[in-house]
Amino acid sequence: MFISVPATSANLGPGFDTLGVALDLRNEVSIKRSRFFSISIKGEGSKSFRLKGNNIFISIFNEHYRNLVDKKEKFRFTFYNKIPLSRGLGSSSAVIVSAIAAAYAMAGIPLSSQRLLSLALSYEPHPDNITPAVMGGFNAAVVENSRVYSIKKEMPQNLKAVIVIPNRPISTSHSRTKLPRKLSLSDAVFNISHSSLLTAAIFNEEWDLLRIASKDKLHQDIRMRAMPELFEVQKLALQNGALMSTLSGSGSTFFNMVYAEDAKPLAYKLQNRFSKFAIKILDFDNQGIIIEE
Ligand SMILES: Nc1ncnc2c1ncn2[C@@H]1O[C@H](COP(=O)(O)OP(=O)(O)O)[C@@H](O)[C@H]1O
Ligand SMILES: N[C@@H](CCOP(=O)(O)O)C(=O)O
Repeated sequence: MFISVPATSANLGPGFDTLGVALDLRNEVSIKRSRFFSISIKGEGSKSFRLKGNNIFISIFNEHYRNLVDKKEKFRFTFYNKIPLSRGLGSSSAVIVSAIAAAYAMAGIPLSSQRLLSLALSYEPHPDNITPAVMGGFNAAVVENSRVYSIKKEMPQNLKAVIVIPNRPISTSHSRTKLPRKLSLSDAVFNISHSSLLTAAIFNEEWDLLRIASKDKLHQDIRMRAMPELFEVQKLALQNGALMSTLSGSGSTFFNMVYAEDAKPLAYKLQNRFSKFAIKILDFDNQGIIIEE
């Protein structure tokens, strides 16, 4: 059995815990029944002893598989990871949704996307990464009574993401503890209005509105202050063709949306200026999770 899940960029500025988009950068895992348990990790995380010894994919998979199938079995897991860990590209969501989906697929029990999202919420209570990871495309998502309500918009081919990946990991859960517990009414209105306009602009394909619509007053600046070069990344990107330039999830990656023809010139400028950061040009992903049994 084989599962592949895309990276995701969450928040997109003002849509904290709500908006997210899938990127064509995938983690893949192959699972086979075997006489012995074994785990092999290639790509991101392959040098981490922690990922071999205490892997959240394995623990989530086992938890679900043992609930579904009443017999002890052993598996050979082979991971091909392309999503960098703790960089704001939804690596944890990719692991969570793929582990749950894999357990159901190996047990031969059908699982709807809706149910997969509900199960994933118990590990990651915000829907902005898990929804595009499962559905692909851009998603606006809300959680109510442990259920995700979402609408997807397929991203067009003429847009690309130029992502800037610093060498520094940021733990999402730690980063969330630094955010303010209270907002002023004017900041709340600012984020509601910008996030609404951003969603409408994406659905209507009015890309020139994104620069204004992607502003945020809730989390982004506070997080960027921990790594002030990110302000320069954003400024350079917006001066060189980015339609929007936002912190990806909790960072440290920066996400820039561009017209396809602007992607290479922008990537070149960013790489010249920030030689220590990895720059990637990615397509948007519209497929979401892929399961081959
Ligand atoms: N491919 C992977 N295999 C196993 N665990 C992973 C993998 N990718 C991420 N994780 C787990 O998720 C954690 C990172 O989650 P998080 O801080 O939310 O960052 P991100 O922004 O990448 O989602 C890692 O420390 C690790 O425990
Ligand atoms: N809304 C969350 C998104 C976290 O995304 P990640 O890719 O950094 O895990 C937040 O901003 O905390």
